[in-house]
Amino acid sequence: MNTQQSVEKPQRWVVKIGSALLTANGKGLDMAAIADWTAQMAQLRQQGIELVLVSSGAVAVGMSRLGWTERPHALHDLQAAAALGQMGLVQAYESCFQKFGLHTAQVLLGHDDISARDRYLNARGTLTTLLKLGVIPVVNENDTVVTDEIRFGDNDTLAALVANLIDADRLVILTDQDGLYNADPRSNPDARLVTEAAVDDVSLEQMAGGSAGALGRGGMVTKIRAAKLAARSGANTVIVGGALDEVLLRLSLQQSLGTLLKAGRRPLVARKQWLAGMSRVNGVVQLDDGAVKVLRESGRSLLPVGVRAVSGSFGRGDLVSCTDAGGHEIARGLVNYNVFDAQQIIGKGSEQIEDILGYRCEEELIHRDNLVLV
Ligand SMILES: Nc1ncnc2c1ncn2[C@@H]1O[C@H](COP(=O)(O)OP(=O)(O)O)[C@@H](O)[C@H]1O
Ligand SMILES: N[C@@H](CCC(=O)OP(=O)(O)O)C(=O)O
Repeated sequence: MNTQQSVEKPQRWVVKIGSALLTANGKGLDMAAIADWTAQMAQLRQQGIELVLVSSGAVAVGMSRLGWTERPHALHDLQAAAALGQMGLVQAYESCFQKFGLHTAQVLLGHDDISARDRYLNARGTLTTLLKLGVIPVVNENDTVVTDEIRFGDNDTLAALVANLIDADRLVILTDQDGLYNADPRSNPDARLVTEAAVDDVSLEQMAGGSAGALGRGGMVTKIRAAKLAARSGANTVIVGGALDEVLLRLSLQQSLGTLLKAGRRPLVARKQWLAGMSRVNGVVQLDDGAVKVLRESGRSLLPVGVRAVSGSFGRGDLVSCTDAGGHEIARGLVNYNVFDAQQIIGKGSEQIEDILGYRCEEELIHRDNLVLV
């Protein structure tokens, strides 16, 4: 049986393309390969799959534009190369996607943008809005101001965090090998491809040699760790050869390609568990009876109109406890407004938020995707 057929058909994918693959091992951008992937991604969009592309390669493109043949060691040199190379990357994607009538949007992020709760909500809001608009977000690390990935040459982690951020069903990591082998195939010609494994299988990291190529440098270890991170919000990961013929299209047809690392939990359940455990409770939001009923029975978002009181010292994006009038906890969730703003809008219709605060982030106090019933 084709084991990948058992995986539910994904609706939202993060596709990550590594430096080695993108730059044909350092010889400038491989435009033929980029044209091929973008053509496939355009078809996936037509099938209704929402896509976020996480693309490495800024340093490699910058090095090539500067005529540097060796990856520099000084961080500022790497950062300068990345800033320069990022222009080449986005130019390439924009021109290729344009042929299919698709717009791209550049999103530069750091890990902190995803772990800081307020920025998490902002990044999530921007990316999901871009997806609704039919745009392809092209994400890379913001190498000018952060150096998590550039130092380790590992955009795999960033791709996994993006998968968490947008509740992706699937993280596809395109790389220069056909997938994960039971030993590094560069030094072990007899190594066998692992076609499928549970993401928490402890033997996986032992298979992945630590070192990797000269351009991207994270290797397979970072890909396996990324798969574990992605699994927190229920995403399955496929590590697969980007050079395989029609690789993305065949994956969308549920063909077994590369290495499938299964998350083991359904996305919604996993995501809610992850949210509930992600930080401490910073405040309390007391609901009226109507809001309690709506949350419990129809799983809708919490609007300010259904809130009687708020307390604590929470900021936008913090975790708050939602209680009934008697103080019993009903739910927990990430709140869209800080305590001062929340105090002013509770009991009011969402259409009044802008008049009261002078701005409006979201119409909900807590969006249902960020709410867990307890
Ligand atoms: N068990 C393994 N299976 C496959 N590749 C491995 C394994 N262990 C180490 N590697 C190395 O990891 C490299 C891919 O990682 P990396 O160079 O960081 O690529 P990318 O730029 O695509 O992120 C492969 O070229 C391979 O040499
Ligand atoms: N953000 C940087 C470095 C990221 C990187 O090399 O990652 P990868 O090739 O995925 O292992 C870049 O775009 O060059």
